[in-house]
Amino acid sequence: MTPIDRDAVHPDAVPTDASNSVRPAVASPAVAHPAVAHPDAARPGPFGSTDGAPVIELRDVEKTFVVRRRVGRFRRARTEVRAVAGLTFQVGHGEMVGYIGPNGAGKSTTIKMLTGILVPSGGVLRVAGVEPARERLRLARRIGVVFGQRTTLWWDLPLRDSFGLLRRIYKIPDARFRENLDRFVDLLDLGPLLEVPVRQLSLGQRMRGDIAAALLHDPDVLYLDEPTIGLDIVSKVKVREFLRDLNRTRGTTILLTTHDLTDIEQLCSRVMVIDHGRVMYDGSLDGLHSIGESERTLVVDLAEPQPAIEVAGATVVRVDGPRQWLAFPAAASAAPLVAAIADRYPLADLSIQEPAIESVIARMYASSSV
Ligand SMILES: Nc1ncnc2c1ncn2[C@@H]1O[C@H](COP(=O)(O)OP(=O)(O)OP(=O)(O)O)[C@@H](O)[C@H]1O
Repeated sequence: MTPIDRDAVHPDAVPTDASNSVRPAVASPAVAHPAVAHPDAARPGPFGSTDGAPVIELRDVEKTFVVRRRVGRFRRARTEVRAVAGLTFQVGHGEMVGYIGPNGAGKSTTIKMLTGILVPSGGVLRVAGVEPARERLRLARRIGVVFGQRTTLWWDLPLRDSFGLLRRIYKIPDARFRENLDRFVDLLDLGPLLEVPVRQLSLGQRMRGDIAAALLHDPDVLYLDEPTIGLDIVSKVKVREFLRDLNRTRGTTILLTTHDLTDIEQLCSRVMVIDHGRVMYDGSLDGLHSIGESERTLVVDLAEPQPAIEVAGATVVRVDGPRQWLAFPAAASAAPLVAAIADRYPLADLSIQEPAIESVIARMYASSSV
């Protein structure tokens, strides 16, 4: 998914209405920051709306881009791309929702509308009681955004200075800033990195810095765009643990776009599949797996080569020396399977491979029940 940044505006894009439908991002960092006082004192409630009201609300939201392409030497053809085609959904206070779909499905366009960078061509969209495109700066105080593939930190500054700049931009009260910083430094292991310029950080270190930066001003809603892409296992685990803790302790609402189904499995009780700019599925990950009858794979390393493992609920699909691959229904729990195998075979190691999101969605389409 393409991050929101200076390049967010497609070079071919022409606004579909005359009123500046593409709002350019402000200077670095890429996400708009408010130039007004930190709102803690003035906030009516955690989400500025009555209890039980959705934090994110879309009704029949559309986004159409007009693209002009060169045809031959002199002619230009005008085509319309309907990136989002009538999206309707709500996200409640404190939910963690996975927002997935194939390339070009409209995920990035949705997030850009939710941050106010793009103006919808039609429909109603509200985040934390605010209409994003109309009140982008007001909204910026209520949301945090993290992009896996692009940093919103200042490239040449040490992490500590980036955080300090954000404190000034958001006018975060000193005590709150220190409290948040201490907590994030501790939970995300940022201590040794604070004096290091962002450009010298590894991807995993930079991602942890970006997550802390997005949360210093206590946003109610966090958008995460591929937060674990390219990270090693240890960093992935740390990031997921942190997000779980954030959601549990602060009730932060999280909308997560990812191609890693393990992110969804470990973080989100709800998943939305979007394709052709529409919601194709909205429910649990297990429900999605069972519609498409998708499979996970248990990779078992035995202490020594053995004939194919025989166990109820799984089928060996490949054997290579002491390693065996067993397919089992993705909606089933792996625990009894692992226990049954461990009981009868000498195990050296095992891991679980999730199906690719694309294959889950393909199976969903193939199923006649959708
Ligand atoms: N600025 C733009 N101008 C013209 N077309 C655009 C623009 N931005 C996106 N599109 C088109 O809108 C459709 C949805 O794109 P979008 O980036 O929202 O998809 P996505 O689900 O985020 O995909 P990916 O995971 O590949 O980033 C695609 O057909 C894309 O080419």
